[in-house]
Amino acid sequence: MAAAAALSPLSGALLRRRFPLHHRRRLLAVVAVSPEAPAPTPTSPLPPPPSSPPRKGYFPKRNEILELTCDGLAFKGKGVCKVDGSNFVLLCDGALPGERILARVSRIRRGAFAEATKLRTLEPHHDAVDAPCPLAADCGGCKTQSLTYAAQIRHKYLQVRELLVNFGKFDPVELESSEPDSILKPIVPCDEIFRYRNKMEFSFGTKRWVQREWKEEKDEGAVKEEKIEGGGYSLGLHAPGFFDKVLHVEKCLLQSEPADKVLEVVQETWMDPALGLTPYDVHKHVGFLKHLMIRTGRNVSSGASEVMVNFVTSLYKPELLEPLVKKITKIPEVVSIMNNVNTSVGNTSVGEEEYTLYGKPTITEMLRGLTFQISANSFFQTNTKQADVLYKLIGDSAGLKGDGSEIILDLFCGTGTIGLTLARRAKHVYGYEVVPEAIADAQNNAKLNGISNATFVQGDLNKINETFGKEFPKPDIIISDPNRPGMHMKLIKWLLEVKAPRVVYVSCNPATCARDLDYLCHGVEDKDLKGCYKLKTVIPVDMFPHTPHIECICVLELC
Ligand SMILES: C[S@@+](CC[C@H](N)C(=O)[O-])C[C@H]1O[C@@H](n2cnc3c(N)ncnc32)[C@H](O)[C@@H]1O
Repeated sequence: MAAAAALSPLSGALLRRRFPLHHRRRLLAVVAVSPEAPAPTPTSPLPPPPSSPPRKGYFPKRNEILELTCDGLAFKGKGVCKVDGSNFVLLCDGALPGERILARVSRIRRGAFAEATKLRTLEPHHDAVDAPCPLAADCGGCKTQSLTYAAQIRHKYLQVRELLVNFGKFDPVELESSEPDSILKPIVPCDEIFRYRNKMEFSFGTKRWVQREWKEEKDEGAVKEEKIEGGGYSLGLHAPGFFDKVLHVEKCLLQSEPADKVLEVVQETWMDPALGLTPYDVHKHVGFLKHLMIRTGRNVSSGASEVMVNFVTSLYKPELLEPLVKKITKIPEVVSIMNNVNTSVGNTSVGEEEYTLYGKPTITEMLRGLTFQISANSFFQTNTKQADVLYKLIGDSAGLKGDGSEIILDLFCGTGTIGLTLARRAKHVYGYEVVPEAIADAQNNAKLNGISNATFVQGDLNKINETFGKEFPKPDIIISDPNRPGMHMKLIKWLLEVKAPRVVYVSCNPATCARDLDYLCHGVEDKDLKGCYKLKTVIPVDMFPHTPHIECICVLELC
């Protein structure tokens, strides 16, 4: 069961609550898939195996050094690895499909599977490439940068297929029958695989986490961790699994070039002792600088990039930020510098108070011909260009007649972007979302674009009761775009009762997506609910190259 936790973004008790037993068992089966063709025969001699080859029924010991072959990727991007001659699964961060690695067993998970730490590559995958970012091997942000992009998206597609079969209980033959009848469509890749993110959030840290260095102890044939923690302040991304250690980042190939310029200027300046700037210490709860958020939007008249810089600090002391502000404003693309003051001991970037230090408090961006205003804390799709592709596909999947006669229900609407892009072809759009600020943004966005046939309502879709659905007409099309935990059983039950002719389920988590599709199509036996939908299409869309994330657009039609 624990292997299921590794595959899904949920873990432990949460996973047990969200996934019934039969689904957790199936998830284990997905972890064990082996979709990767074997790597070609090695051309260079390999070091001698650290121990004799394991037999069938083999069970690893903690700290054992093993040669492993990575078969595929689990949902969070961990490599699914096995030792030769055994089916025992070891999940290993940084292992790429097809790669042979030397690894040390770090954790045995209730006897079901183990976790291993990659020590080094013995034989790279035939799809391996040199990662352009020198930090790729250590930064949790880009786990698959050293795999060709073609291989990355092939693995994402395979993962969606395995989850739909093993977890959603869909027939693999039907899923992949020949075009145009196949349910599972080819994955839509990104045109731009670098500089695609419009928002990055860096953290200030008191502990600098340095790249791992490994020392080979030739006598023992073993490899030892030399050091993982360095001294000095840092500004960068959290080391995978650590909230208090920050990998120092000078440049990030995922953000825009102007955003990289901002990062460079801040890095050059903030550690100057004369400025008296200190990073916030998450253990002692002292220090000033918490996060640096950089967002890139577009001026809707000129099309030029516009950048917002947001300093999240523990106190309001603008005079301390002044030298940084002076330097950053020399970058022509910077049109906004904000200061969110977060006095809580928590590590979030949303402040209780927000101040404009320079320029305007919002930037703008365009999606599907509409203008959106983005403030420091508003949610906006992070890959603008691919969001345009995603929304076009969602629009096509909605299958609107275009005569303005249909009612659209946009569940988990965020700032209203999906509903608003469809509103001109619909009679009315009703959006539901739990975050009040997002609802306010959605209402502003409707006004900004002159859309009057959209109503946005704040509400928790996990807590709906029998009154839900009384305040709007029966929907013709339901768009549901939940976050990673997927839909609550109350909402599934409501969807099965209201029986909208078409549901477009947009998901960023193929595991919970496959579970919810199973419920909607095949019913929920222990709740005595009958499924009433047929799965028509699933389109995987890659929004985040080099990461394990994958978005899916699924179309369901009433049987
Ligand atoms: C994946 S985002 C989708 C946002 C939007 N559809 C878009 O494309 O920008 C999921 C949204 O669901 C909202 N959400 C999460 N849990 C919710 C709940 N229980 N009830 C209502 N909305 C919720 C989140 O705040 C977030 O805005």
